Amino acid sequence: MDRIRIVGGQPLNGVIRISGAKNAALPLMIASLLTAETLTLENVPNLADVNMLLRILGHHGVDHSVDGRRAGAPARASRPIHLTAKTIVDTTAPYELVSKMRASFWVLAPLLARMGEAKVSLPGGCAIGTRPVDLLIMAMEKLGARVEIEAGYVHAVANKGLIGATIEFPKVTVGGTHTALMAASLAKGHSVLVNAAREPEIVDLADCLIKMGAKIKGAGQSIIEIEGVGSLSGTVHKVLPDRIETGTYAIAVAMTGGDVLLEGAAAGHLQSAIDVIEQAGAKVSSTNEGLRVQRNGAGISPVDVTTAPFPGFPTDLQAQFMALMTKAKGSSRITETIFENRFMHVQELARLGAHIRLDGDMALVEGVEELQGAPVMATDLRASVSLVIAALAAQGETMVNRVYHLDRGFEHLEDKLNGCGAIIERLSSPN
Ligand SMILES: CC(=O)N[C@H]1[C@@H](OP(=O)(O)OP(=O)(O)OC[C@H]2O[C@@H](n3ccc(=O)[nH]c3=O)[C@H](O)[C@@H]2O)O[C@H](CO)[C@@H](O)[C@@H]1O
Ligand SMILES: C=C(OP(=O)(O)O)C(=O)O
Repeated sequence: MDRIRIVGGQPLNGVIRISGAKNAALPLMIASLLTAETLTLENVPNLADVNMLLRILGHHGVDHSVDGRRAGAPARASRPIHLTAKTIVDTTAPYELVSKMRASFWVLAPLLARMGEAKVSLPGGCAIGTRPVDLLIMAMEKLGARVEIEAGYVHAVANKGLIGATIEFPKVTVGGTHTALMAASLAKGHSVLVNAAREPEIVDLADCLIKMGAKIKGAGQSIIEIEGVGSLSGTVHKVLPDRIETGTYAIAVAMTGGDVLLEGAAAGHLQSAIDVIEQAGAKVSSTNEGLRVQRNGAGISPVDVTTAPFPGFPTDLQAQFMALMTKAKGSSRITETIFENRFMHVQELARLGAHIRLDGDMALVEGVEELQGAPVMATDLRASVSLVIAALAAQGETMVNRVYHLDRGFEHLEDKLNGCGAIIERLSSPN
């Protein structure tokens, strides 16, 4: 199993190219199931989750090719992928595949909309919470599907096709909005999504669906209207830059000090995070090339943060921001409102000398003068990178174990940080 060794204490200086967003690429790839024509996605990050989803889509009959890649050659970063679901060969997504990646559950919607039936394994919980799918099922039922849970599988049937409807989400759900968008695009008639998620990744999916021929209005707002169409076509779409990767490196620079250009980053997608990173003491400015983050001299100020759906502070940056607060000059409160168990990083940050007390959905972080390197263990994707951020500013050596979590969502992490002066290396071992 690979490990990452970091020797802390170096400021970050240089340029980091921001990759395509994992959380946009995944639903966009799943949207390929909606059409028999080829969907070409540009700027797809080369990540474990993307490669796993290619396998899952392949199981349903999606052929894929990756530009410029010869057999046996290593995969390149952010490359175009062509996906063609000419014939759907299987409408069942088995446990062995879905259990490896939660977002793969979303294949339920396009399979149901195009084939009138889908059987998808329940994804189960994960390290950050129970993560039910009741609202995704509710959305499919509103669109006329008959849904039953049988032996751990969600079996949805709509023999005569889906029918447009009003779907009111009692809670904002990104996955619920993605799946409702895909299904309603091929339903008969008019649909309205009320209390829809407003994340930039929703807008990216809607933009792509519109290019494929869907009729969608209002993506990015709480109410989305969709007029169903009979079929969708192929298109070419570029995945938007990863706002969570952007925020992560911005927080890393705030932590270590230095001056880094996050090339290709889109400031508008993470204004709430930029605001708190600035309050913490870093300077963030938009340039023609991306986002420039600087912190020279001044210490880190404590800032209270509460996670919320977009445009609020993203839960996917909570762990990274907590890492920054461990070295603040004072105490801060970090409240997690999206997932009930997203504090697994607390005990690992404590190994590095952080002082954090948990009280329900709130973490009270008392900033310390110095962190000390130590062996730590990654528990989920964003928790892992929070340990990397803390380690970059800790004295001495940190060894991050179980880095396969990192590989799910951060493309070329070591290379990007190394290029800015960090001492970080991957130690590979055969098992
Ligand atoms: C691949 C991807 O894009 N993943 C993101 C997506 O996950 P995901 O789409 O799974 O997250 P949701 O927005 O659906 O979850 C938000 C909240 O709603 C709850 N809920 C959700 C669905 C449901 O049927 N019932 C229900 O109760 C969840 O448990 C959670 O408490 O949005 C999350 C919230 O921004 C991010 O942290 C994840 O990185
Ligand atoms: C929680 C995340 O992803 P997923 O929804 O795929 O588990 C994440 O990207 O931080």
